[in-house]
Amino acid sequence: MDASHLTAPGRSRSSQSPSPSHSASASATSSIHKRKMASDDHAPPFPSSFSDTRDGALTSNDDLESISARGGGADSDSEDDSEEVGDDDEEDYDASSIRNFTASRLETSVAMVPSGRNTKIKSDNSVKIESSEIPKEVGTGCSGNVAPPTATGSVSGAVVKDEGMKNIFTENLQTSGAYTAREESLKREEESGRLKFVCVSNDGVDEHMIWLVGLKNIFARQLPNMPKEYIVRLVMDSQKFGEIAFCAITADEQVKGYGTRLMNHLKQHARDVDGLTHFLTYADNNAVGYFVKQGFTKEIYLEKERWQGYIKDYDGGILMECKIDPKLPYTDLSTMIRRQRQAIDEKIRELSNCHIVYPGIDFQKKEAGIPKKAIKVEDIPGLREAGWTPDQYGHSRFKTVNSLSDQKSLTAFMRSLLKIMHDHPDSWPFKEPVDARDVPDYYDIIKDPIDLKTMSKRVESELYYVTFDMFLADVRRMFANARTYNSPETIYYKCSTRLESHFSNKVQAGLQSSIKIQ
Ligand SMILES: CC(=O)SCCNC(=O)CCNC(=O)[C@H](O)C(C)(C)COP(=O)(O)OP(=O)(O)OC[C@H]1O[C@@H](n2cnc3c(N)ncnc32)[C@H](O)[C@@H]1OP(=O)(O)O
Repeated sequence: MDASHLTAPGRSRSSQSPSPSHSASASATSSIHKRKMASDDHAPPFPSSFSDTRDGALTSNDDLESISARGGGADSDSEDDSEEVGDDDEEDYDASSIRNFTASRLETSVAMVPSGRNTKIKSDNSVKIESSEIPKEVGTGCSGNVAPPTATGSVSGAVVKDEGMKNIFTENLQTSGAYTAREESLKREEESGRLKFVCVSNDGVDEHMIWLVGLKNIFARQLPNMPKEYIVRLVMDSQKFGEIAFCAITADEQVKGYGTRLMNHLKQHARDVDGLTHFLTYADNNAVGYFVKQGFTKEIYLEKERWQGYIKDYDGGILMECKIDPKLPYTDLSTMIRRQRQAIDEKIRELSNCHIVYPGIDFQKKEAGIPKKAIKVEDIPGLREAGWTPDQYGHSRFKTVNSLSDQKSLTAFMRSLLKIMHDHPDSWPFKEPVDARDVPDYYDIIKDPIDLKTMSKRVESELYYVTFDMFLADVRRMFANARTYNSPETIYYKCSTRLESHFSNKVQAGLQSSIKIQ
């Protein structure tokens, strides 16, 4: 059995009573069936006269059922009437069983099954139990995965086995309350070695298998509404995956990282203590994002045979999977990440100076966005240090293919293009900036206005358009603005389309003939 297999029907899919909510503000829990716990003094955890000489582990349901059937009437119906403890005790048992369960899940994550007093187990490539004296053992269970302590000798429906114990017990009853008396006598049983709590998993050890079969019998008897196959699957589980049935952080502490921390602890524990390799969860639709950030995917890579039937379908969520990394230090990921960043940073520093931050440049502008003072590219702090060389000056694709490589030619080319536009009959809407008094909402809609006059100022300053691309960007924006503000049927829209087409032709021609415009 894989005890930290955090499974069992959860939320609305439970076929039994709903699981209890945890009082801890941050809790990732297995879903726990809240069940009535009854001591069953007629159902030993494993058959009293069971003898099985077959090799290997008992894992199939058939095997288990046949063992049950041969189990000396351990689960026989005729004994039903006397098996329940009184109602008064049930709630107390119930609550404690849940606490036991939770503690087991979170701390030990292994099942507890009884050690058989007076039961000798021989294991010589076969499984055999010889029971010289059949104890009336009390099978108690609270979950398909982890069983709380099972006692030998019983209180409140359990049977006192030997005289010594009887005396201790009755003595205590007189001097202490029933609860204390019970606890004390059981504690003494433990101390004397007659009562033992052990954690067992389906690890292939014959003895453990026998105990698990007994445990399964108790669950099947005491939880009649649970499908037997389901109990067998969970008790005998060795599927090495865990189902996260519930995961929640108290409302005012959410999105502060607790959910991630909780998940990391869970992963580490599941891997290192329980040997799990995967988690599955039916994530609520609104929590899918969280699970994605924890490494869960909607694609299920785990082989179907390993999980199908081991978790119950749940309509209100999406099945997600997380592969638990075999090496990651989940509870100390931050240190690992910090070290990795440091290593990468050091490597980058070896290769480049990009970590050096230079002071910015004073770039004040006057009218039309023209800079007050021309700044030489080579004077920009850090540029040369970053590997720039003067022959890389200007990145305009036009500069490299024609004679626009010096500012004078560039200015001449731009000036001639402006004149071409200015002289065109469709240029009238673009000659001056739009007057807000004529078009009150224009500047609400057009956030980056431009016009031929402003462009002319920029060209003549010889400080603004240091590349032809910058000039082109202004022209394109001028036409785009006209088509943004005006609808297609307007004269402004049509003017912009016609003038832009004329401009494009002239640019192409000008570039091809190397500034021989008109
Ligand atoms: C199987 C199930 O139980 S499904 C149901 C899951 N539980 C719930 O929906 C109950 C309500 N929600 C919660 O209890 C919590 O918000 C949890 C458990 C979902 C997450 O715990 P938190 O402590 O809030 O998560 P944490 O702060 O570690 O967040 C980790 C990341 O996930 C994100 N995240 C957290 N909750 C959600 C969400 N519901 N949807 C999308 N992203 C989320 C965070 O923004 C954060 O992103 P970041 O790393 O980019 O900053």
